[in-house]
Amino acid sequence: MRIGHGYDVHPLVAGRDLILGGVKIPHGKGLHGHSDADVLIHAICDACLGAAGLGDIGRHFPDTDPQYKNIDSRKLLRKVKEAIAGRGWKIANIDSTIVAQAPRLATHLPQMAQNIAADLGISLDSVNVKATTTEKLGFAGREEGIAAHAVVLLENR
Ligand SMILES: Nc1ccn([C@@H]2O[C@H](COP(=O)(O)O)[C@@H](O)[C@H]2O)c(=O)n1
Ligand SMILES: C[C@@]1(CO)OP(=O)(O)OP(=O)(O)OC[C@H]1O
Repeated sequence: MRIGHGYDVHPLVAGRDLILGGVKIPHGKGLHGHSDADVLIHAICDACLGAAGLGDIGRHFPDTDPQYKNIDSRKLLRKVKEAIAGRGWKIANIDSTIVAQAPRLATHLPQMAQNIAADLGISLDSVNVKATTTEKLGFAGREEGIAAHAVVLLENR
């Protein structure tokens, strides 16, 4: 068994869609990034790569590479799944937290978990997605950006 941790942050800006866990969420602003900036998926990718000892998302998908411009991060997650499977690992479970003052995310969390479970080929009850505000403190509290944390446990295939 191996454990991994992932953390990511993207700034909130006007003129971008807000995509979290592969769900497009109505909001006045979206996350800025080279890809679709899906901060939750990025944190999960990093947790998986970390657990497998495979570095991080930027090493596998450089933000200088035009092929990843505005890419759907779910495609990156599916590539990460193949990379860890190639090392003989499968995912036992994932826990994750999105840190966002706004918008309210509770009604979208089940669909995010479904997307992630589908991309990783694991059961829905192996994926947990939570959300928290920071009670208006810090960059997330000022709605300047959104962060996500993830931990993943890998087991032998
Ligand atoms: N953007 C968010 C943040 C949180 N929630 C839900 O609110 C509940 C409590 O949040 P705290 O900030 O007090 O920890 C919790 O159930 C979160 O899922 C949300 O829907 N959207
Ligand atoms: C995903 C990648 C690649 O498009 O770009 P960003 O969307 O900027 O995201 P980041 O969290 O900085 O992770 C690594 C990148 O290389």
